[in-house]
Formats: sequence, structure tokens, C-alpha cells
Amino acid sequence: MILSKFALKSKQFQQPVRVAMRAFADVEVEHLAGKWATYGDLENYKQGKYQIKTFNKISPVGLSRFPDDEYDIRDQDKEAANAHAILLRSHKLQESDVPQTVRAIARCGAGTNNIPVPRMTELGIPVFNTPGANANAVKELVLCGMLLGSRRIVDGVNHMKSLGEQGLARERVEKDKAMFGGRELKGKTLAVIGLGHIGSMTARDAESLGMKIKGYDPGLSVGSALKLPNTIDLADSMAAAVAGADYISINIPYIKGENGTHGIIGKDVISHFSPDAVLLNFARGELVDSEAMKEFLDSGNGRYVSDFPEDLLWNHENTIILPHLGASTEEAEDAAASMAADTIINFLETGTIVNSVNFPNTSLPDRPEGAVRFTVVNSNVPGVLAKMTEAFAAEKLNILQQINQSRGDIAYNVLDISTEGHDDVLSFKGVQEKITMIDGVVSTRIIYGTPGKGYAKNIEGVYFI
Ligand SMILES: NC(=O)c1ccc[n+]([C@@H]2O[C@H](COP(=O)([O-])OP(=O)(O)OC[C@H]3O[C@@H](n4cnc5c(N)ncnc54)[C@H](O)[C@@H]3O)[C@@H](O)[C@H]2O)c1
Ligand SMILES: O=C(O)[C@H](O)COP(=O)(O)O
Repeated sequence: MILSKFALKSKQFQQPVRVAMRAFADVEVEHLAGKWATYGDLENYKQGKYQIKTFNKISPVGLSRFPDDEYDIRDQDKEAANAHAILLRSHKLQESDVPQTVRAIARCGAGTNNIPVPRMTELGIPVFNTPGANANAVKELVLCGMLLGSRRIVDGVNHMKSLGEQGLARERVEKDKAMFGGRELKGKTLAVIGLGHIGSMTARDAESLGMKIKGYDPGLSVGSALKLPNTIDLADSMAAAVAGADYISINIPYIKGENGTHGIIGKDVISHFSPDAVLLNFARGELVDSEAMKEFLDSGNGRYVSDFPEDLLWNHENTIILPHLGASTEEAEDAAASMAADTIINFLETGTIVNSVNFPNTSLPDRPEGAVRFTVVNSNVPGVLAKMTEAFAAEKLNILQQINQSRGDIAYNVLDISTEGHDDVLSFKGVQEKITMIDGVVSTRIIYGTPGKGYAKNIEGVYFI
């Protein structure tokens, strides 16, 4: 019988839990675990399943990707104090929503500005999104937005309702239609700011409607470039892109802070707008400086079509505001939730990282038969990897394959360790504790095929499992 001893600092963690863990052999390991209790808290925690906490309404098609026998899905009304992963849409995630047991967070969608990503990075938690999964839905609404901004459709519909209520619809329709004239898209210029998944498709399809396309994206990817119409005029600044455009579609992420995109469509950029330009914002409300936009709308015939309400703009006569409908189609909801679920399953079961917004892409070939997979999250500082390999060598544990990747301040490792000559789990638990407690290591996992087990964290120098 082995007893892991460690100090228990905070009150929250002062409830020792005795836990039996079975792995390669019938070996009972007793840990003094904290209240977060990956192995314990047996009343609330279903042994042998990954617990997935969801926020917002997630498509059942996506949730059905989680096999019932290995995953326990808990929506936001259910307790999930030991969640292993979180799946969400636009819910504004607070740190208090994230139990210490959480290994990963997936956004069923593109924008991750509702998640405190830098803090999650500090906590060693990869945040994923679903690039492109809802892009077609948004592109279709941008095209719709251009038509709404051109043909006074909303005013016309409202007018007909009002005439109908007065019993005058048939009598007045032909006479009143002159009030709602518009213009065509064909031959007009569309400037697309941000040529990623949504922007590139918008550019392509708008061109096929007969529009001239300008574009601006300093980070244009090869994949997106291949989707662009070959007649596109690529500008080298946002101001140059919007100058002379009849329609401007912004399709860039909202990023707070220095070098971010808060209010990027401000006085400077707007001063280059044509007086009757239509701005389409299906990205995020905070990208547009409301005061500068109001000034523009007050002074000319320009229009603003947006998926996001802003205090100064929602009620302006030249705006059309929708209730964040961009990704609200059955197809997009199914695709985004399915991609998010697959990403989480892949990460929890193999340690693979793809489509993370804060962790490096990391993939190791399949775990060889009989091997145990370790994953380690650590600060990206010199010496940690060497200490890790020393710890394996000291236990005579052979590394079969490994990968070490870094992104900014964080590093991530996946290592497959041979179990030859080690037929019980103790050497692995011992080495996991040693590695977890190396200065700079944030968390470790041992993946050996048992859902929900094998996670350890170094929280301010205290070992938690
Ligand atoms: N309305 C909705 O329901 C809805 C749905 C999906 C996405 N969105 C929003 O749209 C954004 C874009 O989505 P996407 O799927 O096309 O993302 P994406 O990552 O595929 O594309 C974003 C593009 O913007 C470019 N970019 C970043 N900063 C820029 C800048 N300052 N100037 C010009 N280009 C810049 C990037 O290089 C990238 O090519 C998301 O971040 C999200 O906020 C809204
Ligand atoms: O960034 C996104 O993907 C969209 O804004 C979609 O948000 P939703 O999932 O809340 O509709």
C-alpha cells in the first residue's frame, strides 16, 4: 500500500479521499486527494466515464458523438463539479465555471472571445474552436445582409404590416412602393476585411453575383487564398480596402487589449468610407466604434447591418440589427458541435491537439500496444524536458516515442512509455508525481485506456490527483 503525502493548503481541498485505483494489476493505491477528486467523490462522480459539462444549447447531433458508455454529458443545470471537459457556444465563461479537473474547453463555433483564454493557458487548459464549421451559414447571412442593406426590405415589410392592420394593404401597395426603392449588388464593390473561412467564401460568392471584390487580410492563409476569386483586388491596408467600396464586410476575430481589434472600425477607417457605404458586421459588435459609426450614419446615406446590438446603434433609422443569428442554422450547429466533440474526444483519449487557439498542434502516432501515454503541460522554459526524461530514466522507463511542441509561454509533450518489465501501475504513478512536481510543470496525464483517470496537477507546489 502506498500513501502519497502532500500538504493541503487551501480549505477547499482539505477533504482527504481514499481511493482505490486498479490498473495493470490488482494494486490498491491510496491517495490523499483534494475535493476535486478525479478518482474519488464517488457520490457525484461516475467511475470510468469522462464527464462533459455543456453550456448553451448544443446540437444533439454533436453530443451523440460521445459514446454513452464512456461519456457522461451534463448540461448547465446539472452539477458537474468533476468535469473533464467543457463544451460551449457563446456562454461568457467565468473561471468559476471551470473546476480544477477540467483538461480542455471546446467552443462550438469560431470566436473564443467569450472565454478567458490567457487565464486558461496559465491553468494549462487547451481551448479549442471549430474553424470553418459554421462559415457557410454566416456567409449566407452576410449575402442576405447586403440585400437587406440595399433594398429597404425591412422597412417595406413593416410598412405592409402597418397597412394591413389598417385594411389598406391592397389599396396602397402600388402607390407606396416608391418609398422603398433600392439598388442592385451587380457591378458594385464589396470590400472584405478578414479573408478567413467566412471572408473568403463571401468574396467568392459575391463575385458570382457580379460584384467587384477588394480584400484585406495581413494573415491570409494558403487555404483561404485558394478560395478567393482571381479577380480580387488585395489591398495593403484596411483604409485602402474600404476606400470607394459600396459594401464592407468585416470578418475578423475580436481580440481585447494591446494589438487587439477592439473598435478597429473607428474614426480613421470610417473616414475612408463612401457616404452611402453599407457596413456588414457579422463578426462582433465590439469591432466597431459605436460613436464613430453613429456619426457616419447621422451624416449621410450609409447603413449598418449587424448581428450584434450596440446601445448607440440598435435603434438608428439606418441600421438593421439581428439577434446574433449568423451560426444559427441546423447545419452549422450540427457541424460545429460535431467538430468540437471529435476534437475533445481525440484530446481526452489520445492527447492529440488540433484546432486549439492557445496550445500548439501536437500529434503523436498511435500509442503502441501495451505502452502508457504521458502528456505534460509545462511553462515554455529551458530544462523541463531534460528533467522529465531524467525522471523516466531513473525509474528505468523507456520512452518509445515522444513529441514536444511549444506556443508562446506554454509547452506540451506527449510521450509513450514502454510497460515492459513494469507490470503494475506504481512505477508510473511514482514517476507521474515526480514529473508533475518538476518546477514549471502545470499538469500531467497518464492515458492507458481508462476514461477519466490519470490526471495530476501541480497547484502552487502542491500535488493534486
Ligand atoms: N455572427 C456569427 O454568428 C458568427 C459566426 C462565426 C464567426 N463569427 C465571427 O467571425 C469571425 C471570423 O470567423 P472565421 O470563421 O472567418 O475566422 P477565421 O479565423 O477563419 O478568419 C479570420 C481572418 O481574419 C484575419 N484577420 C485577423 N485580424 C485581422 C485584421 N486586423 N485585419 C484583417 N484581417 C484580419 C485572419 O488573418 C483570418 O484570415 C470570428 O472570429 C467570429 O468572431 C461570427
Ligand atoms: O463565433 C461564432 O462561431 C459565432 O458567433 C456563433 O455563436 P453561437 O454559437 O452562439 O451562435
